[in-house]
This record gives sequence, C-alpha cells and structure tokens, in this order.
Amino acid sequence: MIMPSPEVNFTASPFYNPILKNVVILATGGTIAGSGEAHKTLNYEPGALPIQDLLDSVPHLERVANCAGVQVSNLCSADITSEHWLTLATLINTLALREDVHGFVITHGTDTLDETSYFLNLVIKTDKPVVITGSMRPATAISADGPLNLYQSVALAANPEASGQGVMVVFAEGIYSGRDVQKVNTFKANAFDERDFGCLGYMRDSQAFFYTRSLKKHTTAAQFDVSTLVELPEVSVAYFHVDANPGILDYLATISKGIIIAGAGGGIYSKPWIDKVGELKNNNIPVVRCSRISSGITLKDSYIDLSANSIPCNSLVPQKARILLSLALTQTTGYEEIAAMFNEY
Ligand SMILES: NC(=O)C[C@H](N)C(=O)O
Repeated sequence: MIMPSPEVNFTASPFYNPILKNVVILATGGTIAGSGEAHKTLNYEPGALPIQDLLDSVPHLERVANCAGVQVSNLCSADITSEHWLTLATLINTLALREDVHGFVITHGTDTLDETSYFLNLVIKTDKPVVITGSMRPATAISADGPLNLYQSVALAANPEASGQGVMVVFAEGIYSGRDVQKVNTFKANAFDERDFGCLGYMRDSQAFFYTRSLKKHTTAAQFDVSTLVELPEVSVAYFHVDANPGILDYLATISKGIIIAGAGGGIYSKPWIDKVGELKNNNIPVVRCSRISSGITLKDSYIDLSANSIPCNSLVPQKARILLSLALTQTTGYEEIAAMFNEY
C-alpha cells in the first residue's frame, strides 16, 4: 500500500492559530469512525466515517491544536496489514522532518491497536509525540467515547512533555506505552490496560499528568530501519494447549521465517513440541517462547529447553513478540542477537 505524499497544510484552516502546535491526524478506521443504528453500541460498521467527521465531532478542538487530517485507510482493525504499518511509518518519519509539524495522532480500531502501537514504537525515528487512539462505541452510539479520546490525544500530541516517550496510546483518560498497552475487555469503554507495569499517566480534560516512563528502547534509540522495506518477514504464532498437535509447527514452518509459541504458564509446551522446536532450530527457523498468560515474564528454562533451542520472549505477549521477531529477522537470524533484542526492546 504505497501512499503518495499527502497534502498537509495547517494554515488553510479558517481556525488556524499560530500560537498553537500543529498536529497531523492519520485516520485508519475502527469503531471511532464507526456508524450504525442511532444510539446503539452493537451491529455497526467500523471505518465508515471520514476523518473530517471525526474532527468535527470534537467541540472546540481548534482551541487545543491546529489539526490536519490524512485518511490513510478506513478499515476494521482486523484488516490492518503490515503494509499499512509501513505506510504509517513512512508518513510519520517523513512528516516529522517538517518544522511546522509538532505531533501526530493515529485513529485506529481497538482490536489490533496494541500491535500497531508496538510496531511504530520500534520503527519511528522522531521524538515528536505520536499518540494512538480509538473508541469502543461507534460515533453514532449513545455516549460515544471517540470524541473525548480524540480530544485528549490531540492535547497530548501538542504537549512538549510527551516528547521522547515513545509511541503512546490515550484511552479512557489513561496514557499507556505503545510497548505494554493491551486490550483487556471486549466491549467496555475502559478497554485498555498496561498489565503489571502501570500506565504512564492520566489525562484530565486537555491536561496530561505523567508518573512513569518505559525503560525499554524505542523510536530514536531503536535499531530498526524500515525505510526501504516493502514487506516484513513472515512470523506466525502457534498456540499451545493440552493435546496440541506438533504438526502445526511443521505447517507453520512452511509459511514462516520465524515462529512464536504461546506456551502454557511460563511458556512451556509438551515433549513432542520440545522435539519439534529442536528440528526447527536445525532448519534455521527461530522460535520464540512466550506465554498465553498476559502478565509475567518468560525466561530461559533448562527444563523446557535444555539445549536452548528457543528464545525466551521476556515480557512480550505473543502478538507483540511476533512484531519484534519479524523486525529482528530484517537484520539477523542469529539466536544470540535475537535473544539480546528480546531483553532490550
Ligand atoms: N472498538 C473497535 O475499534 C473494534 C473494531 N472492530 C476495530 O478494531 O476496528
């Protein structure tokens, strides 16, 4: 999905205020742009409304920042692909070079927002604030949550305190790190959390209050460069469970350059899977061991992996480990180097 350089012009707006910061809004779709039966929260079409409708739904947004909207896509986030990720990264990395661009907001469906936020956190080359948001209720629902989420995201993107914090997610008045944010509820408006690590801070109206920061490498400190890539190495996830057929790993090896195992507990799997992981290592297909549990850490474990045939994921959930392994594979297939990245990022 190659997107020509979009027109981003802040001064064209009749509300342009030279005192305020300039924020680019990159719209990708999701429930925040969803439309359905008046007042209902179910049975709507995500990614139905254009970016201008979303901006118009926020009262007095022009008092917070000068906004310029770019429609990157208008999709349910299940249909976001790595091509969209590469497009977003290129757009942000290019626009961030402009002196008149001070921050970015991405509107996104919530179902894969945790993946997009981690990918961008690893590949964006700017300290300017990048904030991702969405909503749980469509724009047409009673008490739609999109306008407040968007208002607070624009306020955060225009806030110099948000610089250098990596990609952030603003949702239901919380500020979360793109690395650790996770969707934890299928329908409630307060659908995001940061597992054991606490959120970075809170939003109250347009004010930001920061309390912590992520210690893991991101953005300008990260080693990944996607500027010349048109696709990412394919990495698949295998979910372990009682009686899980090890043949699934054989199949995944035919379509993947690397495999993530969502293991049980601290990232464990059965003896037939242990043998299969040994075969995969011999075939030069790196396997990363994660847990199907969404908090805690997965470490080197001689019981499950005496010959160190797999790489422990440290604290990443499988869908985020998949992104790091894919980016790692753009640079190396070396187990030691990849293992170091899982401790650094
Ligand atoms: N709340 C949402 O945004 C869910 C929607 N299905 C999406 O991810 O696009």
